[in-house]
Amino acid sequence: MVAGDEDILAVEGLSLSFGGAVAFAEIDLSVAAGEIHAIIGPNGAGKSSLINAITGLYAPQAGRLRIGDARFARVPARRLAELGVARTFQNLALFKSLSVVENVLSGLANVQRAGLTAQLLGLSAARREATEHRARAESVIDFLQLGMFRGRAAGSLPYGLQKRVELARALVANPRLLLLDEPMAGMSAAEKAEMSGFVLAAREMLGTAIVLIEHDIGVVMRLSDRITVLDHGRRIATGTPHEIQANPAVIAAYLGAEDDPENEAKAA
Ligand SMILES: Nc1ncnc2c1ncn2[C@@H]1O[C@H](COP(=O)(O)OP(=O)(O)OP(=O)(O)O)[C@@H](O)[C@H]1O
Repeated sequence: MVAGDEDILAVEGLSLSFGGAVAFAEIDLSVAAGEIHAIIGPNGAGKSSLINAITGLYAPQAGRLRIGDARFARVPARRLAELGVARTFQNLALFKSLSVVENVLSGLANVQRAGLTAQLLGLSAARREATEHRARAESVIDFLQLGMFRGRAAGSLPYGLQKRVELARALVANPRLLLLDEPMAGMSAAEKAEMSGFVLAAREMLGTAIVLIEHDIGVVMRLSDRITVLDHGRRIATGTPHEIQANPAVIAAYLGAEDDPENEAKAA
């Protein structure tokens, strides 16, 4: 697979092992600006590890990544905001006792210049920045229809809404690349439909490219422009939903996972 210059993300020959155990090996992946690109595969295929490597949490042993124009062997996690990258986590990672607004504002923590600005330019600049951030947080909260919960402690909200607060926190910095690790896990069909609508709206309105890990194949087929399939740490296919659905290697990988009742349910 050849990555184009217009791609926002290009992963080339990326490999990661933990001790002797391969998490993923020789992965090529490209994501175009504004594309929704799903990564699917049975449990343990290496999906989360790949996202963790793209966001600098894990250090791959081989291969390269490009985010925009910047090339890395290991992505510096503290530069993610500057690179225009945001993510959500497989397990909720909100500040449960903080309000929805405060959680969303925390998504701007790494783009905050107030500490330095306050020293260099005086407190009024810091105040202006805080006001601007507040306005951005409120606008994302409205966009994701969280307005009536803005003052509520995040931990007191139903699970589906907490996942939406996580999405709001990731979107507030207006990323050009957003990585979503199972944003709809544990949701009802109605909640998944609602969340799918918000993911599509984020792409339409903000032009954000999205890498989506999701086990619900129906959701993946509806949302994705392209899908990459991993199995046992290897990329076995990349293509449109239509191509992936008909790919014999993909069908075999999912049938091979049938012994695991969880995978069987997820692949259905
Ligand atoms: N921090 C870690 N330390 C050791 N092994 C790890 C670590 N993270 C992942 N692995 C291993 O790497 C492999 C890939 O795991 P990973 O979580 O990336 O798969 P996945 O496709 O996201 O699975 P799932 O769908 O269950 O979330 C597994 O064998 C897993 O045990």
